[in-house]
Amino acid sequence: MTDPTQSAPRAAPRYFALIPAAGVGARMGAAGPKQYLPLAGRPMLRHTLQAFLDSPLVVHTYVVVSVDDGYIDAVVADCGARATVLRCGGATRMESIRNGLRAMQGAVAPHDRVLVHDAARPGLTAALIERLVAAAGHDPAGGLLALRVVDTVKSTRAGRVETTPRDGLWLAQTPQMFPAELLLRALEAAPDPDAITDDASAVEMLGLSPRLVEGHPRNLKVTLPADIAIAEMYLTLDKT
Ligand SMILES: Nc1ccn([C@@H]2O[C@H](COP(=O)(O)OP(=O)(O)OP(=O)(O)O)[C@@H](O)[C@H]2O)c(=O)n1
Ligand SMILES: C[C@](O)(CO)[C@H](O)COP(=O)(O)O
Repeated sequence: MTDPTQSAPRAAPRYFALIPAAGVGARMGAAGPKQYLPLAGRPMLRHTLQAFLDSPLVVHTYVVVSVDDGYIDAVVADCGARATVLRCGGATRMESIRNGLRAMQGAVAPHDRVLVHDAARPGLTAALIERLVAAAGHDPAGGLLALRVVDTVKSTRAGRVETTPRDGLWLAQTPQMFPAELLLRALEAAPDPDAITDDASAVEMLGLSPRLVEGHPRNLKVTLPADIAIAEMYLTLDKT
């Protein structure tokens, strides 16, 4: 006789990727959206996608693009059945992510994990994905790749230059990984979701502390023109 007080063991979570790729790249100042700029012979977003295609842990990848995106079809043409394009990008990164999560709800169970990763971080690797999943894949508060601050930190907010103690400071990267139900609930509960700059902020507002997992400088966010050469260096080194 089974003990009715014991709930049935929950199936192990599956891991899905959600890549917000509906930005315009204003700070890059390129002719088109930065996520399609060529890096080491391929569009930036194709490199980002490849990290998830290379990871045996990730069952499917969803890419959120703007409704009128004219580039994505060529980028995913050789990705096979493991990538799905969602033409539901919004006016902000958070809106794009919320729209994507809603579109994924039929395919993703509440306890499955969603790894949200910027299209603009093409240096991600399957090994870094596996590092994050190994460290935080079962953590109910989720986790994210991040880098410890090693430089001295200055602040000019008060109209004067002040030094901020760097002990305990990290620079958040992505993927940021959470149970699907928690992430959507956190984003929908955030008082001003379009004012927050990463998904972990919304989860922290619920009183949870996502686990910080050591990332890598190669996983930089390509934001300014000077970032292109750095990203391209890492991607070119991968070919050697
Ligand atoms: N409305 C938006 C804005 C951003 N993003 C995505 O969020 C990621 C990180 O955002 P960011 O680096 O700021 O990209 P952009 O918003 O394109 O850059 P900028 O702020 O310079 O315009 C990028 O992959 C971008 O495509 C998105 O999906 N939808
Ligand atoms: C999510 C993020 O990459 C973590 O560092 C960052 O907050 C994105 O900022 P952006 O201004 O939307 O690029």
